[in-house]
Amino acid sequence: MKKPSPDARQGGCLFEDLELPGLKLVTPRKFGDERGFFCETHNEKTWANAGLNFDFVQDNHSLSRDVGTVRGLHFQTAPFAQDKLVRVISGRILDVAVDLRRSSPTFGRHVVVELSKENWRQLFIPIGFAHGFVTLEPDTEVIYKVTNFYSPQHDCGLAWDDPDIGIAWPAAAESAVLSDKDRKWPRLRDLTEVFA
Ligand SMILES: Cc1cn([C@H]2C[C@H](O)[C@@H](COP(=O)(O)OP(=O)(O)O[C@H]3O[C@@H](C)C(=O)[C@@H](O)[C@H]3O)O2)c(=O)[nH]c1=O
Repeated sequence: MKKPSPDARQGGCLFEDLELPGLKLVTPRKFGDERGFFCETHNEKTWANAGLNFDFVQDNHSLSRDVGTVRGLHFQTAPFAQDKLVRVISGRILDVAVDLRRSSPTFGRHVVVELSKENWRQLFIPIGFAHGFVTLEPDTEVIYKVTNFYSPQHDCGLAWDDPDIGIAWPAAAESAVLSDKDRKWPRLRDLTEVFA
């Protein structure tokens, strides 16, 4: 991970660049007290001050019961492509983003980040990436904001275990719990739907 620039902290929220351009690790400030904690999990003004202007229009919440549940790798195509802001409120995941921007010097490369209730990190994934995760704890709940509405006709994916991408999935994913849809996505080399 790149060292955060001195102005990376806005309103108590830490924004860190990851090695693939556009991906950000965001750690909002938590105010703990005897009752528990308070946290602004997203603040449009704080984000704008950090140079990030995105209109999130839908909030999603998923529960995965079993360790080793894999969801992904997903993306929606234009005009329904989505930026995503992902976090975990219960349990732990390895979150993965794969660069599908054909013109990008990092096309086909990926980043893996652990997100958990404990580390309170969020991963911001811009349009142009496929996204997926594996759960590392039972009953893991993932919440994420997206900047475009769900459109089943624009729902696309990439094989989670494509050897050309080479994601180092943990042992938990060896007997991955997958949806039928996620067993059938093409490999990167056969993918026709990529981003410019
Ligand atoms: C994603 C989505 C699904 N659904 C419905 C469709 C389906 O009946 C049911 C389950 O959908 P899925 O199997 O696609 O859910 P899931 O596999 O959890 O899909 C999600 O995976 C992660 C990795 C992402 O990045 C998300 O953008 C999304 O694609 O929920 C919606 O109504 N709205 C939505 O935004």
